[in-house]
Amino acid sequence: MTEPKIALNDLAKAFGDKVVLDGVTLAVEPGESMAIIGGSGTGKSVMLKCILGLIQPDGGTIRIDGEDTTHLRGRARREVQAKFGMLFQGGALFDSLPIWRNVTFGLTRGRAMDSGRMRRLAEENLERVGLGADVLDLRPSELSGGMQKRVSLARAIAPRPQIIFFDEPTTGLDPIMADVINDLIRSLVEGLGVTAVTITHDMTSARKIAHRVAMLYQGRIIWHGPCDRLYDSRNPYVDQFVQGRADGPIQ
Ligand SMILES: Nc1ncnc2c1ncn2[C@@H]1O[C@H](COP(=O)(O)OP(=O)(O)OP(=O)(O)O)[C@@H](O)[C@H]1O
Repeated sequence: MTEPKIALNDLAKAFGDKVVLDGVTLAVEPGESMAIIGGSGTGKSVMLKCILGLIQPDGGTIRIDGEDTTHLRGRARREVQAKFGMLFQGGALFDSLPIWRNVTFGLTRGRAMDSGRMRRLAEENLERVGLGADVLDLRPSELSGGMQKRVSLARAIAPRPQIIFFDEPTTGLDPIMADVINDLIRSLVEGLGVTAVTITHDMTSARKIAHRVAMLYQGRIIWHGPCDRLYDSRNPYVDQFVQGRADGPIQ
């Protein structure tokens, strides 16, 4: 049996007396695309930050490729982080930098690198997300929201991470642009063979991007299954959430 790419076991995190994660157990297989759904404030971002090593959990373990990374620090932490790519909500592009420098930001990490080579790398990665060389020297503010999202995607894939995290990738986009981004994410994940974890409130996006969906509720994964079961989960919490109903067990 292959090792899961990401394995969370009984992960716990509280802030003061507010319990956010209360025993999260979840495995994401290599090459799998997993969507995490759940209401606002249920701890999706906290879970992601624990995996990224930005928040220390109070209990439980996180394994990446079988390695226990829960309490890594320093160089060992940075080595694990090098496996990760991230598409932030809102893109998080630097408006003071031209697009090509934004795309290669994760590769240079502020170091001086051969700019001709970096521009070529930026161009290659922009091409993967359907943008041409004409945007290389523009600033992010000169692009539409959908194009900025593509640039952020190009930046996330440029270092060829093994695992990519997408935080609300379609928020703020119109439905057509959201669909374009969903298709792009799906084809990038499949084309590059990466493992993907997407946090989303958008059920259309979850079904399009993911192979499997997991729902977080009251600090635990209360359901996970293939995305074609999302509307046929027989779980009253999942049902209420995906139908967006006010009445039901979630109050
Ligand atoms: N650093 C922190 N200190 C204190 N409380 C925190 C901290 N980070 C998160 N929380 C709390 O943990 C809870 C879960 O937050 P989190 O951001 O993970 O929710 P979420 O499921 O991602 O929500 P949303 O869908 O709205 O983004 C919230 O009540 C939040 O206030």
